[in-house]
Amino acid sequence: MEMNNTPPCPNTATIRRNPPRRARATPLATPQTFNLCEIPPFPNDDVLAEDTPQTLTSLPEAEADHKIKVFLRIRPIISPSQAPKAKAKSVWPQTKKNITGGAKALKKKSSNSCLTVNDSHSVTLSTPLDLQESKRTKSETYGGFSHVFNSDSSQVEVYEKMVKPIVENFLDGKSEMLAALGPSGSGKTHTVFGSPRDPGMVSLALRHIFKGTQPHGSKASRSFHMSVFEIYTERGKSEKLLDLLRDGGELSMQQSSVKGLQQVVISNIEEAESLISQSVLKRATAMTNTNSQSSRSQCIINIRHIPKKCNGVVNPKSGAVLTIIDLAGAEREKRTGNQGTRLLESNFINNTLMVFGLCLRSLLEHQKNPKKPLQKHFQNSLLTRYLREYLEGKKRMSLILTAKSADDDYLDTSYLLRQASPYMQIKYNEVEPTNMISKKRHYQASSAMDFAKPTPASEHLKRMRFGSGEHTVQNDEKSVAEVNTSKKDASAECKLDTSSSVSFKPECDSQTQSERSHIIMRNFAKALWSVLKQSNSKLKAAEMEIQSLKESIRYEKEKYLVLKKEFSEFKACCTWSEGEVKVKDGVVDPALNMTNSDDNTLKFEPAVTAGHSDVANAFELHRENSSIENCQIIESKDDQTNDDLTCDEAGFIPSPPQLLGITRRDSCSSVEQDKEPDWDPEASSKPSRLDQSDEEATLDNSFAQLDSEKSDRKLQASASKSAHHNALEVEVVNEIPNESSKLRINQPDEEPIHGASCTQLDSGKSNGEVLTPTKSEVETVNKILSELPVSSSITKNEILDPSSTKDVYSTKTCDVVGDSGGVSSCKPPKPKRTLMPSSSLLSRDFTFDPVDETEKLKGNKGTRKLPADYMKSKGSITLLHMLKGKSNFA
Ligand SMILES: Nc1ncnc2c1ncn2[C@@H]1O[C@H](COP(=O)(O)OP(=O)(O)OP(=O)(O)O)[C@@H](O)[C@H]1O
Repeated sequence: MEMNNTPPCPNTATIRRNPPRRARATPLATPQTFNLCEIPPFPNDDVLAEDTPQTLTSLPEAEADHKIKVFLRIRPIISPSQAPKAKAKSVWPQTKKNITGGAKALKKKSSNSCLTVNDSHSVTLSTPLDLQESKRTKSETYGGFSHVFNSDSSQVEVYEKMVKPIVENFLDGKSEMLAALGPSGSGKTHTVFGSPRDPGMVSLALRHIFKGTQPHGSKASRSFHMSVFEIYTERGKSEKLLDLLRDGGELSMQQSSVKGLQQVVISNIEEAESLISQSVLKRATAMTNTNSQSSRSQCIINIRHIPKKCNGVVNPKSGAVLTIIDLAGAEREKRTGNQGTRLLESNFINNTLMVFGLCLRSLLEHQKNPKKPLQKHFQNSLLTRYLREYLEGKKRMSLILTAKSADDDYLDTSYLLRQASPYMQIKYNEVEPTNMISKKRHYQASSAMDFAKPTPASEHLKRMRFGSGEHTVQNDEKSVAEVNTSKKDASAECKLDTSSSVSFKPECDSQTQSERSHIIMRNFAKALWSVLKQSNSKLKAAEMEIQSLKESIRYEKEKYLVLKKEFSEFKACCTWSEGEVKVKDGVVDPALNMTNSDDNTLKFEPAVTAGHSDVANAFELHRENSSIENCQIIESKDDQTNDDLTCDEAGFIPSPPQLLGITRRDSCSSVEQDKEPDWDPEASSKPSRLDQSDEEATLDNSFAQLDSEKSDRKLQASASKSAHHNALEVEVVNEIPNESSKLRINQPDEEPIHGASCTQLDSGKSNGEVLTPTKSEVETVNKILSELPVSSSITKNEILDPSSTKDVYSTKTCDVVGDSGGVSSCKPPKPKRTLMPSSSLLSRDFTFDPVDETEKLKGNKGTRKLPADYMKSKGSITLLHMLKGKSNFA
C-alpha cells in the first residue's frame, strides 16, 4: 500500500561546487620555532591526592561519565505548506538541490505525533492507528537518555545541554566525538550545521571555543585546526574520501588514518564559519522523497588543537580533538522511492549505518560478557575504520538521535529507538588521559616536522612515544598533512617554512628531554603513591594483628595471675608441724626445701604441685642434743622423688645417694607405709642365715621390688653405691628403744646381710628358716677377729648371730670411730654435716684393695642386675674383705 502511494523518485542530481581535484605535492616539513614559556609546576597535588577522582565525584555521576551519552531530539512536524519555507530558511548556502522536486515529493504528512516526551530522559512511542492491528504493543517507552529534546527545543538549548559539556571537555584536553544519527529528514544536518539564522552545533561550538579562548589571551598558547571530509560512494561502487575544505581532494585511508587530509588553522570564528560553509557547499547532497536536501555522505568535522611548545612542555590543558559527525540518514526504499544512483547511495548509507551499529552492539556485548570477543566490524566501512577508537570505547563518544514524530515516521523512529537506545549502556573501556593526549599530539606535531627527512632526533622522538603502533604512525602521517596544510594559512600561528631545510634544533632536543623527564617523574610519582597506599594497607593489617596479639597476651596474663593465686591458696592449705610433714589433698611436691629450726628439727617445706596426688611422703629428721643423730625416713612405696632431698650444712644433709642408703621399709620391711616405722624386735631377733641361695633370692626379691617401684635413675644410683660397698647396712640403735631415735642406713637395693631388715626380707622368703653360717665363714671370721686388736668386745657369736640386739657392724663402727676420734665406743661419733651412706661409713675407715671387685662393678654401673655368679658370694666376701682391709689399716 505504501509503495503505491509513494511518488516516484525524482531525478536528483548531486552537485559539487568544489574545484577539480588534483593531486597535491608532497609537503615538506620544516622545523617549528616554539616560544619559550614558563614550565608549569609539577602536579604533585594531583598525583599525590589521597582521594581518587572516583571518590571525589559521586558514584552515579562518575559512572555516567564513563558511559556513552545518548541524546534524543525530536524534529517538529512540518506541514507541506511549511516545507518550502523551512527549506528556504534552513540551508546556509543554497545548493543546487532539486528544491522544487523535493517540495513536490513531500508527502502530505499526518499531524498526529507518535512520539511523546515523558520527561527529559524518556519518551513513549505510540503505534499509529493504522498499524495497531499489526503491532502487538500499542506503545513503547524508551528511557535512559541523557536528555530528550522535544520538538520545541532550540539550537541553543540543545547546545547548552548536549554540546557545551563536550566542548568544555575538549577545551580541557579530552577528545570527544558527537555523532548525529537518525533517519533521513529527521534533522541531523539541521542540528549539526543549522543555518545562518539558526546555527547548529558546529557553529555554536566554534563560537564557544573562540569565545572562551580569547579573554584568557590564550591565542598565543592555543591553536585550533579544523579539517572536514566526507565519506561517500560513487555510484555505489566503492567508498571514497573527499576533503571538503578548499583545495581539498580525494583522500585515502590507511588503517584508521586518513592520508592527505588538510588541517586548516582557525584563529577566529569568522574563519571557522567560512570553512564550514564551504564544506557544506562541497558536500554531496541530493533530493529525495523524504528530504529535499538529503545528505548523501557521512560528513566528519574535526576541530583539533595542536599544542604549541612552550619551553618544551606541553600545556596539559590543551591537546584534544572534537569530532562532530553528520551521518547520512537511514533510508527505507519504500519511503524514499530511490532508484538508480540514489538507490545505490541509499544502500551504501544503510550499510555504513548498519556497520556502525554492529560495532556499537559488539562493543556492548563484549562489555557485558568479556568472554565474547570484540568483533572487528569496523573493518567493513571507512567510517567505522576511522572511528575505530571511539567504537572500541577508547575515546568518549556521544550520540544525538534525531527522530521524526509524525505517525508516518513511526517505523523509522521505532527502528531508531530500538537500535540506538541500548548504546547508552556502553562504557568507555579506557579513556586516554588528558595529559597523555596532549603529549601525543605534541609528538605527532614534532614528528610532522621531521617527516621529510628523518633524523636521529626524530627517531628518538618515535621511540619515546607511548603505545606506539601503526595507528600512531598513521596519525603522524595525518598530522603531517594537517600541519603542512596549516602552513598555507596566513593566519596560522605556527607557520612552517617549507623553503628551509629540515633541521632539528638542539632546543627541541632539550625540550623533549624535559618532557620525557616530566613524564618519567609523573609516572614515578604515581607508582610511588600506589606503593605507599599498598604499604599503608598492609601496615593497618599488621597493626590489627598486633592488637589482637596484645589482647591474647593480656588474657594469658590474667589467666596466669588466677592460677598463681590458686596456687598460693593451695599452698597455704598445707600446714606443717615440727618434725613432720602433713600433706593435704595428698599432693606434695617432692622438691622439698629443708629448713633447720631452732630445736634442731629439720623441716621440709614442700612445694606443692599438681600431678603428684598419689604421693604421700613424710620425712622426719630429728636430731637431739647434737650428740645423737636419729634419722627416720618414712617413705611410701609410691615415693619416687627422695633422691631430690637436700639438707643444709647445719644439720643432716641427706644427699640423694645417702638417702638411698636409708632403710626403706618397702624393700627391707613388710611394715605398711604411712605409719611410723615400727621396729619389729621379733623379726630382728629371728635367726638369719647367710646362705648363698637365700641371698640370691633376697636380692632377686629386692631388685624386683625396686624395678617396680624405683625409677631407673635411683636404681642406677643404688647400684653405684652397692658397687662400692656391696650391700651394707648400718644401724645405730639407741639405748632407749625409741623408734624415732633410730638411725638406719640401709642400701635397700643391695644385698642385705645382717640386721632386722634383712631378717624381714629373709623371713618373707624363707618362712622362718634359720640361717646358719657356713664353716668357712666361721673360720674366716675367727681369723679376722683374732687379728683385730680392738675387737675384744666383739665375739664371734655377735658377728655371726644376726639376731643379736647389737648390730655387729654398728658396734664395730662405733668402736672404730671411738678409736679414731676418742669418743665412747658405745656412742656414734659426733654427727657429721652430711649423712654418709653406709658405704661411706666404711670406706672412710677402711682401705680397699685397689684390685677390688668394686672396680669390676663399675663396669656394671647402671645395670639393673648384676651377674649371677658375681652376686652369689660377693656380699659376704666383700664384707670380710673390708674387715680384712680394716685390720690391715689398723
Ligand atoms: N528542529 C528543527 N526545527 C526546524 N526545522 C527542522 C528541524 N529539524 C529539521 N528541520 C528541517 O527538516 C528538514 C530536514 O532536515 P535535515 O536535512 O537536517 O534532515 P537530515 O536528517 O539531515 O536528513 P538527511 O539524512 O537526508 O540529510 C530541513 O529542511 C530542516 O530545516
